[in-house]
Amino acid sequence: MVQRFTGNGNGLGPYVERDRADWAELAASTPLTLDAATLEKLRGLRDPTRLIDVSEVYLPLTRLLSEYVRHTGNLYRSTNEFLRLSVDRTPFVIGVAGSVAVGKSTMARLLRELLAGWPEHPRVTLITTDGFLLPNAELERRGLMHRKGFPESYDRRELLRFVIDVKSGKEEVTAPVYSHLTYDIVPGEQAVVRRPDIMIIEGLNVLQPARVRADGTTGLAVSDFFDFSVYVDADPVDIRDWYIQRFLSLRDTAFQDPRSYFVKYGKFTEEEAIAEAGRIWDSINGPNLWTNIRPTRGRATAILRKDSDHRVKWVRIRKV
Ligand SMILES: Nc1ncnc2c1ncn2[C@@H]1O[C@H](COP(=O)(O)OP(=O)(O)O)[C@@H](O)[C@H]1O
Ligand SMILES: CC(C)(COP(=O)(O)O)[C@@H](O)C(=O)NCCC(=O)O
Repeated sequence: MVQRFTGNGNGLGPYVERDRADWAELAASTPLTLDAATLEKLRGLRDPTRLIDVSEVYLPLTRLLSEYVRHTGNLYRSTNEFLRLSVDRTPFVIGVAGSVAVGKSTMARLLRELLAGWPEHPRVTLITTDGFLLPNAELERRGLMHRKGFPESYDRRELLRFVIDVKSGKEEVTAPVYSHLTYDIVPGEQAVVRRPDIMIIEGLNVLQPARVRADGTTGLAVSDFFDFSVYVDADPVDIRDWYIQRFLSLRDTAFQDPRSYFVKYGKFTEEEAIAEAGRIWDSINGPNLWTNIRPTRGRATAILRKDSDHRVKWVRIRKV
């Protein structure tokens, strides 16, 4: 088995890296509970994830996660007992981070499905951070319409409050809802979270560290409440290409809907659409990846690195 350690050459770094074949072996005897029709429903637009990818990449990840869930649950239980708190369970929180168009949603939905299929049938909730984007009217007021997805375009205080409320066992916690179609927060709509066993929280910036306040102190960040985190990684050149290809598919589908914020792109020729998607990438999503998202990669418990064909080619786990 090829085992490469990263951080330094002597095997003592904080990470262990496994190439795909070695990673797959870790769950070689685990049966796959997901079928092709379910996978089809969970896959994002143009995401080519296949059942073999689920077996070889996701099953070992969920096996590792089951160790984390079991041991973390025991730790919370004994901590609560020691503190004489009457909390019956603390939700296990998983963060899923990575660039726009890297395939986070497919990964998060697959994780939700596989974890919910465990024999003990945990209740798994998936929340995306786009619900915590400031509404367009507020972004416009703050001059941030061209910074959508940057840390400052979110209501970070509300997102933090939400995660703390869920984690501390509040009976019912609500989150706002975002629509990709209208490109804005949906007025009056809410996602309701009721004491799940596991919550997956997916978004560009979930691994951001806490901000330093004017007085030099730091507050808390949502990632302080993660029990496990995954960073979906790929070459930025490939991600840009995936973004453009997805934009072309959206031109033929979602952008044809008269309610779409991007309805004007529905009439673009292929050449115009490629140029426009490239422009959006180069002015918003690319700079956000370099400045804010990619620098958080090393904070993840697991990094899943995709090749240009979307297949995960190696996995890096923080072992200490
Ligand atoms: N303009 C859009 N209209 C409709 N759906 C979109 C649009 N942009 C992105 N999506 C969908 O929203 C989801 C999240 O996309 P994104 O934030 O780029 O993350 P990722 O590709 O990593 O899952 C994807 O399933 C994508 O297909
Ligand atoms: C909605 C998003 C900011 C992603 O939000 P997330 O759920 O990751 O917090 C992103 O998909 C987006 O729409 N970015 C704006 C630039 C663009 O239209 O591509």
